[in-house]
Amino acid sequence: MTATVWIVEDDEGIRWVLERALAQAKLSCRSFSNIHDFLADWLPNSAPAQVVLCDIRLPDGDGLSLLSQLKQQCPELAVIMMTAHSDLDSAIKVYQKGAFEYLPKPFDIDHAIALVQKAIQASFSSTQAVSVSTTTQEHGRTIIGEAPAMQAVFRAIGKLANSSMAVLINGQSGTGKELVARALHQHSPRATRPFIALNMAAIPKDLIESELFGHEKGAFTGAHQRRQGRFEQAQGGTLFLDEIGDMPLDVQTRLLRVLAEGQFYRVGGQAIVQVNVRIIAATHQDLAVKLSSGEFREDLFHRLNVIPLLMPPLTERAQDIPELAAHFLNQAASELDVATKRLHPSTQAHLQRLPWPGNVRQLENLCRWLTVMAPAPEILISDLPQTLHTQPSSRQACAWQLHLQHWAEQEFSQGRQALLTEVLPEVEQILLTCALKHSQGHKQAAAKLLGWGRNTLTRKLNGKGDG
Ligand SMILES: Nc1ncnc2c1ncn2[C@@H]1O[C@H](COP(=O)(O)OP(=O)(O)OP(=O)(O)O)[C@@H](O)[C@H]1O
Repeated sequence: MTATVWIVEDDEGIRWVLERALAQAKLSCRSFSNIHDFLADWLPNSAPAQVVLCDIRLPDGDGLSLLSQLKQQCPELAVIMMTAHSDLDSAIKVYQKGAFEYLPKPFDIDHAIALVQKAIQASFSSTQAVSVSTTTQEHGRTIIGEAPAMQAVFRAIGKLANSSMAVLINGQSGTGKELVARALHQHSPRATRPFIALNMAAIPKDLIESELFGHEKGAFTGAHQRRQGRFEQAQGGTLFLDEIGDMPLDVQTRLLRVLAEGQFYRVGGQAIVQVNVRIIAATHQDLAVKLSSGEFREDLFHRLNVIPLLMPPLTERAQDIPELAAHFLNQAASELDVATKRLHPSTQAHLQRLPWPGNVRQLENLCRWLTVMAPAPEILISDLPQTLHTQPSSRQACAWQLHLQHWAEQEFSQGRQALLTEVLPEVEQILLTCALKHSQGHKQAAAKLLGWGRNTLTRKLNGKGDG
């Protein structure tokens, strides 16, 4: 059983890297730089490959249209879409058009090959789900996230589109849990039905039950009339239960029963209310701890945790900070009807190194504040609130690390390999030259500046490396 992989990618470097890695993995492959050449060879043959790796932006057309065409002709074909500009919409479209997977660039080549192998298996056994949908849905609010950790979230939303499975979102406060819950709803078959959000931590414990299930007139003191609960309001749609870890045990028991039976009584009520509601729950707590201490029911946990989603803290996606900030500055400016301000590059770099305990919400609030308070269209570090002026750690905000990071990302996206092998000796050489200059050629002093022994320095000077 030999598998063939075809590649459509206009970037020669990426083609080259993929070809070599596929050959190493003993897979035969052919590659094309545009749709025209690909189709010229594809069409006369019947399904000449099991897997196609396809770029989204190609010089002579759109990879997504090619994806639709291929899936129509050959539903069991596994197509992996690659893209450098990965937003939630493209992730959703890619899956809706029936792609096997979505591979954001720059990608890890081993990961890409592992994915191809998975695709081959799926293609041979033809077990993959083929869902070709042409419906376009409301997109709602933008979710920004180029960082790999966010791409994983987009992939999950894309895969879950068209499903109504329960999802449990874990993440610190302000990481975007509710935003993601809304996106899951908007991309589900329930999109035209209500999305109702309820935060357990925000309601007094003794009112949670009636808030969820409603109550009849006179059910308790103060219940002057019948009231619909959130479950009924969410009928046919999605109920987002935020801070689920704060739900009291007796309500958990009741919730579990409602989820199992699809029906309940209002507080103080006699009539059965039938409901069909998808639950998306969220928490910033580690529910495993609550399970072992008996504060959270294990059976409910498993019922809610069908699909777990983890929202990364903002510090784990610092590369997204400039785009997020630009988005929030834009939003604040249009809300206030003033001109949009922008961050000076040094301010961007500074923000990328702050700790952000309040995550994206804290950044959003900062951008509102800056829109009002910063004196000029370009925001400098000195314009930030005093508490954000200094770095929390002893490490300084070093532009060179960010430059290095961007440079490495670029090199990788162009298919460069074994980067460290080349870069480390260069770094040593640069520092060595600086140290010698600073010590006016005094080797002992230069070695001290670098934290090396004198012998090491001499060896390096003689170009002998570590050997
Ligand atoms: N990736 C993102 N792109 C754009 N806006 C975002 C993103 N993540 C979060 N936001 C915005 O940040 C704010 C906080 O997000 P959200 O309320 O979804 O966080 P949360 O995790 O539910 O917070 P909490 O746990 O405190 O309720 C919202 O205004 C949301 O629109």
